[in-house]
Amino acid sequence: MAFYSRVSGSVGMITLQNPPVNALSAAVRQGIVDAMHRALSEPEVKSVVICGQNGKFCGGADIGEFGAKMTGPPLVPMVHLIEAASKPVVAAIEGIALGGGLELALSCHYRIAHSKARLGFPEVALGLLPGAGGTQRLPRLIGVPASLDLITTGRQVTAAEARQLGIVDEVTDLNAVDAAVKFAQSVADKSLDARRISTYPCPRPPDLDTIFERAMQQVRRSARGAIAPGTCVQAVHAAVTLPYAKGMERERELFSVLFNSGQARALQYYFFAQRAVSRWSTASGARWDTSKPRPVHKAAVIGLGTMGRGITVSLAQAGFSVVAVETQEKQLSEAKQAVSGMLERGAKRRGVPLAHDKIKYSCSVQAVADVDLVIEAVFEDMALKKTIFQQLSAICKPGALLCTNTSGLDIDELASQTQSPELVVGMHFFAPAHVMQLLEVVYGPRSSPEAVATAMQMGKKMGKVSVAVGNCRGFVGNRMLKLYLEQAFFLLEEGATPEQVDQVLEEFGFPMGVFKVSDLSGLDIGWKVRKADGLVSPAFTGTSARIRGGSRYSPLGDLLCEQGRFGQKTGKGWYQYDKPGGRVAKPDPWLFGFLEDYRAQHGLVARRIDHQEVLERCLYPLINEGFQILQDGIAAGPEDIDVIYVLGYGWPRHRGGPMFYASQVGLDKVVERLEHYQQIHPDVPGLQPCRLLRKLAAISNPAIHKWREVIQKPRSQL
Ligand SMILES: CCCCCC/C=C/CC(=O)SCCNC(=O)CCNC(=O)[C@H](O)C(C)(C)COP(=O)(O)OP(=O)(O)OC[C@H]1O[C@@H](n2cnc3c(N)ncnc32)[C@H](O)[C@@H]1OP(=O)(O)O
Repeated sequence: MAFYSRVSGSVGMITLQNPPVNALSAAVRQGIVDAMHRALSEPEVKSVVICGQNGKFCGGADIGEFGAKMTGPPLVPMVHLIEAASKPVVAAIEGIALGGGLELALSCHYRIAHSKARLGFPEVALGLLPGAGGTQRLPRLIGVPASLDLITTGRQVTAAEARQLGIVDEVTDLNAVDAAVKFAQSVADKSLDARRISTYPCPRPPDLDTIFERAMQQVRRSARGAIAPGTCVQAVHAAVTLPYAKGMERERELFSVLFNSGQARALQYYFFAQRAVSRWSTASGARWDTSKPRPVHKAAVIGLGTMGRGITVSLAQAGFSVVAVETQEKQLSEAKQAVSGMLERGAKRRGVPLAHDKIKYSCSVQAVADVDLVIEAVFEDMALKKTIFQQLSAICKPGALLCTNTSGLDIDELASQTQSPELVVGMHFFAPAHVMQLLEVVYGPRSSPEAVATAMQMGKKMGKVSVAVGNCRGFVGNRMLKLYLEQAFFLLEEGATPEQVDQVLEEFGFPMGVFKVSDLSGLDIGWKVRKADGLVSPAFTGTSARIRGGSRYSPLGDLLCEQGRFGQKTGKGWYQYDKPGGRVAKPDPWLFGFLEDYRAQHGLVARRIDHQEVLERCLYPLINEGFQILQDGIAAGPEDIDVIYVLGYGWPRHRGGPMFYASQVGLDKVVERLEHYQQIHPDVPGLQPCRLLRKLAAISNPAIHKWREVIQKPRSQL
């Protein structure tokens, strides 16, 4: 709701009251309209201030209302009522003025902001455009180039930048509401003729066409198939080319296209999914709201390879004291140099003080004796990790959390090396660890709720989105990825090329196709794991070359590694590069010949594979594995899987994540296509739709937020 009061005798005050962010729900809009009428009708009131309760002006339209039938007064007439008011209206902006909140402020005649406030139009990230006059008023106020920047990127600006751009009239370090009241009194008798932004002419820079062409090119490059950014450009174009009323009509049309699109639904689902994962629960019933994290002040990182260095940087930047351990002097000094460089670049980019003095380097694992938490980040070698966990268990102080950055090994096997298995969890970072936002927090059957809560909170402090997942081979992300990679290899065996597969996946919205990613991360990594799993051996020849454990297997990746083709680092992989370390992937004629020989050797006949098959074969088995993961209780809900895929694996956010995508495609259709491919490839178990997927498909595709009701929870293990 919105609360009306009178202050200093002559100022009508409208306070938005809708915690936590004063979103413009139906009740708030109704409250604003009622309060405005009251302020305008009271003769003693000479001016009006609009502010938000609890130091937050307004977080915009209530996103939770988007799926439901619209009730209450619409936003557009509401902002017109404010702008047309005969008494000056001043917005007192504290905390945030975002989306519809900023549109509300732009309909006021004056804006006073607190110096810590942030302003912006984040709608594009929800698949929308500012639909309450934002695309028409902002260009009239601050010009076209700055408006295009803010509206197409969703970038939020500080109060100081907003002042510089001309969005706000005054910035104060003091109480912004008090300042707005004083200001409102001072302008009570002033004419409002020059204060209604909708009446301003929109500035027309001479190079207007070039500005819009460039803006369109820019959004096409960065949007990867998302439609909102380009539509935002079109709406701003209307502000320059049409009178205000016509521009508003155009804004409404374009808004409606976006609002009804699958992309907007996906992005809004994702908005809530990313927040939902912090309310974690485990298969055994431990929960975020009943588990207390332990205090962590000092942490250690064991192993300063690429991952360990990134984790060290992340910890130091988050303000933790860090002990960084590498056994050899030479590697330690190389790591120290690399970490210093990363910290310097980070400090420069973020405008924050350097965090060098937070880190102590040591060649001795004994240096971790007094830390509260250790993150082991050595090679994916179970024997080595076991030894380290035995050492840590003996050296660390009682109560210290022992974490591993393994990307898929058994957490419980490591826990069993320690005296306190309940204090062992996985903290699976994604490379580069100081950049990537995702953290999989992996709990084993013996991890205590307190240990999970501590790792989740550590992730948050490091600026990560942490997702709690159960212990299984590959956890959530890599377990599903295995199916995706497998199908990509099979497609090559059957006649596709890496370029074809990658193109289909990039058109879908992945920043890079599967083969380009494989070249980037290094083919040797998977090869080592497969060797350790006993999947690579000269014994597999002839008819057994393409079978493991009775199922189809493609040795293509292994064969490339045997040729020394590890990807970008060796200048050759699925593609060729101009030099080792080169970045630009070019098709490699050698590979085509190699694939032809391989097919001939194994009696495979290449066929034409169309776009639909590439997409379905790569995505549906991955999705099916996601359902299996839900069925097994490894992930608590589809949101967890979707957040992992969007933040860790480049799944296009405007498609919501694999589970949301499946719900949009239709679960019955996913089942039908999997069955179709399974008939053709009966030796591929990943194509067999799992029980939960079949069950959900059979109850006519329930909305994704209903899936949890159908998922049966496994029995408690804690
Ligand atoms: C038919 C409708 C026609 C409408 C026409 C006009 C269209 C207008 C378009 C809009 O205004 S769209 C909304 C634009 N605003 C945003 O996108 C803001 C989104 N929110 C944020 O960026 C952040 O939440 C925040 C406001 C910066 C606060 O961040 P913080 O890290 O402090 O907290 P969170 O955990 O993110 O959020 C707390 C809590 O609040 C919920 N929430 C936030 N914003 C909204 C919102 N606009 N509507 C509804 N709920 C919101 C969020 O989900 C969290 O809830 P939880 O239950 O605690 O997880």
